[in-house]
Amino acid sequence: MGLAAPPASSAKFFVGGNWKCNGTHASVEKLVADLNAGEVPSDIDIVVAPPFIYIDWVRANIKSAYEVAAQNCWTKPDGAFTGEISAEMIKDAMVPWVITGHSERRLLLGESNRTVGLKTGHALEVGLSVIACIGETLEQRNSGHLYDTIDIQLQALFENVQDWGRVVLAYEPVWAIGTGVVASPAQAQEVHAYVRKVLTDRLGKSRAESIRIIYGGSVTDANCGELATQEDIDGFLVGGASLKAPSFINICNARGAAAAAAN
Ligand SMILES: O=C(CO)COP(=O)(O)O
Repeated sequence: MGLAAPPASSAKFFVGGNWKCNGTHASVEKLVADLNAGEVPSDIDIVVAPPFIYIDWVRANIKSAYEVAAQNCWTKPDGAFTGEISAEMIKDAMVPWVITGHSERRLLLGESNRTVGLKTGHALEVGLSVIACIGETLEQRNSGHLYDTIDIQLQALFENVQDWGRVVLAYEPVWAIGTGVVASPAQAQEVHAYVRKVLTDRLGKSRAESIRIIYGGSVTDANCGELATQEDIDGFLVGGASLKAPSFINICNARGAAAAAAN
């Protein structure tokens, strides 16, 4: 019995691998070699985000099926900001993508919605494409604040983003990140549909339909198939499973595999 047929979404499927603060020279070389040896679809976008220190090496050595992202950037071009990396530097390093607003930066490093909005707007102005992350904590969800949390996070983006054509929105419920507790396909779809509606109300239907809304939080090659068939899930942002090339490659093939299983 096959899975339900994937929706005819106009948006190109997108899979991101967020390596977070993991790796050594040796493990990064092995991961890149294994990714390079794998077969991934050519009709989707695949982006890996190594730690800054390895980013230049990865960009130079990974095959062209994979693009590269930074995991963070600063709000200003340069100056006395010890430890920060600017969007200009990321562009100068020929890295086309950056992740903004990851919950680990929001919660562990105190990044506010305003800061995330400013970073996102600045990175876009510099010419980067952005994977902007949103998502609620378990406490916010359980206390009835899921949708106002999402609204506030999106509002900070609306205030700073002029060109949504280079934004991928990642819905990452905090309770699902690194916990092994993946959102059910219905739970994820419900929030993605809500985000799509907010985008439609603000930007119009055709623009809203072209923006990828991807899901992140304990995605594995075992659970990605059904998630990939949900109408408003346009891809994934993968943490732990992106460090294992076979799993990540399977996730990159999720939508195609689901389509094949449905036929
Ligand atoms: O935070 C994530 C991706 O940005 C998700 O992490 P995990 O896949 O390890 O839960």
